[in-house]
Amino acid sequence: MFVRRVVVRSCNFRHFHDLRAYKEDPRWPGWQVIVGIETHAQIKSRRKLFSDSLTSHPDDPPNTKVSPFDAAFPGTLPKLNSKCVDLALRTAIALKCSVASRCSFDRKHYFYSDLPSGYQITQQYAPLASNGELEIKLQDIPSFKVRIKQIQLEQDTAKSTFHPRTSTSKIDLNRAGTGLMEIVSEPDLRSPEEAGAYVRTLQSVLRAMGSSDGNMELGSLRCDVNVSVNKKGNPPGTRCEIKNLNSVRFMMAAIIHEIRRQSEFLLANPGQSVPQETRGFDENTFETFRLRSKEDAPDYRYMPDPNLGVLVLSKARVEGIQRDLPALPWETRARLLEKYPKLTSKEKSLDVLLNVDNGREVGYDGEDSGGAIPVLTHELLGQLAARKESFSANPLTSEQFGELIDLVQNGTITGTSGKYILRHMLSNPSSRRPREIATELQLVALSSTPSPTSASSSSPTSELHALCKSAIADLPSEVAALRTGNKNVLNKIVGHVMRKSRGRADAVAVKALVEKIVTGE
Ligand SMILES: Nc1ncnc2c1ncn2[C@@H]1O[C@H](COP(=O)(O)OP(=O)(O)OP(=O)(O)O)[C@@H](O)[C@H]1O
Ligand SMILES: [Mg+2]
Ligand SMILES: [Mg+2]
Repeated sequence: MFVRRVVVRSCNFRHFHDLRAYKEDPRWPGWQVIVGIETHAQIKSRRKLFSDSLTSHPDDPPNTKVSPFDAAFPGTLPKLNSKCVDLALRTAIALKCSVASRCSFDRKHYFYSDLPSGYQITQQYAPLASNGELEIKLQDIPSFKVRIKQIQLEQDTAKSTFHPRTSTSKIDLNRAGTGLMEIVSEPDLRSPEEAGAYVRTLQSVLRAMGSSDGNMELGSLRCDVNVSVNKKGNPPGTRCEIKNLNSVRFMMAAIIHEIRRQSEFLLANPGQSVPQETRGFDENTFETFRLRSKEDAPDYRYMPDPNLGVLVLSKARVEGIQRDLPALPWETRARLLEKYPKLTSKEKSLDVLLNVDNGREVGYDGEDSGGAIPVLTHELLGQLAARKESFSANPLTSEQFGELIDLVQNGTITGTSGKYILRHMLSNPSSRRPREIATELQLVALSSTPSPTSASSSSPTSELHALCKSAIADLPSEVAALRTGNKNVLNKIVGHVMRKSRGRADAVAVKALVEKIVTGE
């Protein structure tokens, strides 16, 4: 027999003054919009939430990352993976939540082919963390705060794919049992743009914490969006929930469609409220459609999972995680701005830098921005656009990109070579270091100042010297003109050296060296 409990999970609208002020939106004059988002983020752990099976990548062959527990074999028992808990705790602390000292797990029952056991383990009654806050500060939108209602741990489902030709579905259990964090916002968002900005900021926090890839295209971040509209001065309307949105663009389109649909319904049916529904989003028509109404909402027969005890989260554990918390995106941003003040006017470069490799700490230590960062970030965006590849799918790690910036910044390679190596790395994704690639492609810059290690005849310094000397020998009339004080010919000689060096020489250094050799001879 199942224990039934009635839970009230509505949001607290009694504190009307708590609600953020509305601003009239010319797209829907007279209407006020409320949005709250439930985000499901896959936890980036090596193993699943309750089994020792490895977690999978969407490219893995089906049913290769499955343990008997994930397939719900009778007699198998869940064992909580503490790494997943630690990553969720990091997220909770980053989102300023209060962490529960004790939390527990419940079974949510429904019957669907992607759920082998017939129930999902989630945290219905006592979630891991609650009452947080996320401040959204993006360039294109005024800053605002969103309260985080709670973060709960739960299992992901398997994946079912329908094949219309044979009218069959195939089930892949690789994803079954992967840890998810459900991050529930309070209804604090007021427009599709704010919803988009919230999800993008949340993504950057998850990535910086290393707790989730937050990749909507690959399905490691999915959103359910709750939307209601009301006439100015009236209480909030009834929400409809649009399930499983897998891109920020679709999410914003779904909200816009819902606002139009709900406001049209209210106009056509005075005195009535919008029927509470769960809806889907059609990616072809950009419209939402009804999945089920409140009346046919499933009864999930929630019950505490008898196989999992209470999870006690000690103060020491939480404090330890807080102490070692990775830098938050805005902290990294502030650090970079302090280190590279020139980037203050180049916010776009900074965004690119922060988001290469899923927003991990940028791994370089150059002393001066010297222009390399804007040049290479601009080049990266340009090359990805030319290749029709998305930024989030770019194969560079932050260490690789940081090292490339360093190499250009400290003159090991020229800016031209930097761009060339960038293109090479995009075409040949690997974990190789840019320095190694530069050496292999013979792109190490020709330096004009001898270093103690460059005494041999093959050193870049002597090579640059040799190139200048051979240009001088090849262009006797230009050299003669230069000797008589005609500086205009200098550019021709420099151009000659630059061509011979295949982009490895620095024009300013060549100019100085040629002049020195010619006038010093
Ligand atoms: N009037 C409203 N308009 C828009 N959003 C709302 C409104 N009231 C509540 N919400 C939002 O709806 C979401 C409710 O999510 P929650 O997980 O608490 O419950 P649920 O959707 O009923 O459960 P489930 O997890 O099974 O989908 C929250 O993000 C909340 O901010
Ligand atoms: Mg929910
Ligand atoms: Mg919901």
